[in-house]
Amino acid sequence: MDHYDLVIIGTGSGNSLVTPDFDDKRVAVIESGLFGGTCLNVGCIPTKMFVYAAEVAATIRSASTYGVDAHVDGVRWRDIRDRVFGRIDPISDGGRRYRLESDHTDAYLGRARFVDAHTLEVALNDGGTATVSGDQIVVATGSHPVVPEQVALAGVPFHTSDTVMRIDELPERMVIIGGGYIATEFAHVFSSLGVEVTLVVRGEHFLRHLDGEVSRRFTEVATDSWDVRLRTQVTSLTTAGADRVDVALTDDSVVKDALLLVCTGRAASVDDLDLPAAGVAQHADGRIVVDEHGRTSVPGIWSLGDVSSDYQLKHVANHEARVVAHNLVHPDDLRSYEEAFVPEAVFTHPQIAAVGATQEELDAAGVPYRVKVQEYADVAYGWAMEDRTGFCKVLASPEGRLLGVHIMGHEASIVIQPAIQAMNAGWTAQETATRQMWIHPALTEVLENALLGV
Ligand SMILES: Cc1cc2nc3c(=O)[nH]c(=O)nc-3n(C[C@H](O)[C@H](O)[C@H](O)COP(=O)(O)OP(=O)(O)OC[C@H]3O[C@@H](n4cnc5c(N)ncnc54)[C@H](O)[C@@H]3O)c2cc1C
Ligand SMILES: NC(=O)c1ccc[n+]([C@@H]2O[C@H](COP(=O)([O-])OP(=O)(O)OC[C@H]3O[C@@H](n4cnc5c(N)ncnc54)[C@H](O)[C@@H]3O)[C@@H](O)[C@H]2O)c1
Repeated sequence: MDHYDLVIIGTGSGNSLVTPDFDDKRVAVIESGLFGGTCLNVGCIPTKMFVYAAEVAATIRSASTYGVDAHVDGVRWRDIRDRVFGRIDPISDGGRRYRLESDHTDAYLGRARFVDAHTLEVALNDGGTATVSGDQIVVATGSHPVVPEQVALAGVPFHTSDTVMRIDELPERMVIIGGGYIATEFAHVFSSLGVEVTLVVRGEHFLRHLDGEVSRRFTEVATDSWDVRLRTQVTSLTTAGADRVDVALTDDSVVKDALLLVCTGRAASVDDLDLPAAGVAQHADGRIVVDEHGRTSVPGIWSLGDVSSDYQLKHVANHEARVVAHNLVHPDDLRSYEEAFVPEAVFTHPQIAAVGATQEELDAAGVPYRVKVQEYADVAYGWAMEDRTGFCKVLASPEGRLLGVHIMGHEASIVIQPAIQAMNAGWTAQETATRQMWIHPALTEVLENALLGV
């Protein structure tokens, strides 16, 4: 058995824990899947590379609005795919090689399982077994797609976000189950690239965790753009070809010969870890319980990212990794997860970004507020773009303290950033609007005007 100062399970955000503080210590990283984790290999990075290609196609399709005649001559899917993974795969390979060849770090390629609070058994991908122990262990095993039993047991071919980006040919039709982040991002990607997309959403609206006005107004746009079936579920699935399925729905329709993409949420990757063997406490949904410093219920075992966080977002996992990296070597000066204002963005069409409370959350908590909604169309750049759907909503306390900002529209993920900064700095809406100049006539004026309005 090899003993280490630090053992890290999972090379997503966990990989960044190997800071110079560990240069003279022994570190083991254990990884069962693609080196670099979800974000790099099957999450944020490839999806946004596909989103960018989709936006290029969508921009060309709408060009005539502005007097520029252009059309999409064709979509070379394999070239799009190979550009994405031709850039990503070498980074993942390089990361794995670096850890394998590094002097003070050992890499174990296999699946880790706790034997006790300091010992792990690794079922190596090459068939062997290794046992390692650590003074400190960090569990950063992330999350994985949840597939409803109805699909898993049907015996039909289906995809999740783990596989759909590597398909060989674009299908003519795609059925996407789910109405959350991944469903709406892939609907944008594949429809922009010419696939007929049907979205099967069991609820009334898309993205129901967002502010109600965003969720409602996005659902209206989505319903105009895609074949959207709200309040609908799958009744049966029948194999129609090598990678094709006939999907029967509760509205009595059947979508024939479609590629099936399941986007029904993600669950903490804990199943193989045998956390009870180490005594690590878990929430009812499987996530590992941690305190604000990233400590689990067992001294010496830490956790961060999707496997333990309240959020499944990379910028949160990165933040938590920075905190844990510090805490591992400064036991008398612990830092905390600071997650009061966690921003998020959905890279669908139109883009969506949010930070802070929704109007519904304020209502439910009985918190008094003022609200201002500013349309993109009513600021210069939105007007130039002939934007008809975008808006920015600011919620503030009666004294002007910023409580929540919600944006739907072009580059919402960028437009929102001054509000995130202001909320962290404790600036009021008035201070945020007037303490700085806002570039005219940039799109950020939509936020400036909403702040002045509120
Ligand atoms: C399609 C998609 C798009 C996304 N887009 C965005 C986005 O735009 N912005 C954003 O903020 N977030 C996005 N996310 C979420 C983001 O990817 C995750 O929040 C983030 O990657 C979580 O990082 P992590 O370090 O917690 O886990 P991961 O990166 O998942 O790393 C965990 C690693 O642990 C390994 N592992 C698991 N179990 C074991 C075991 N028993 N033994 C050994 N190794 C194990 C896994 O193979 C994996 O490599 C997206 C997610 C998906 C799926
Ligand atoms: N841009 C980003 O930051 C980004 C992008 C993609 C993913 N993510 C992260 O990944 C997480 C997972 O994404 P996701 O889209 O899979 O989850 P999600 O929670 O956003 O959406 C899941 C959807 O599936 C539906 N659903 C769940 N079970 C179902 C069932 N049995 N039948 C039919 N519908 C069902 C839900 O009602 C919901 O509409 C997100 O919560 C997010 O944190 C982030």
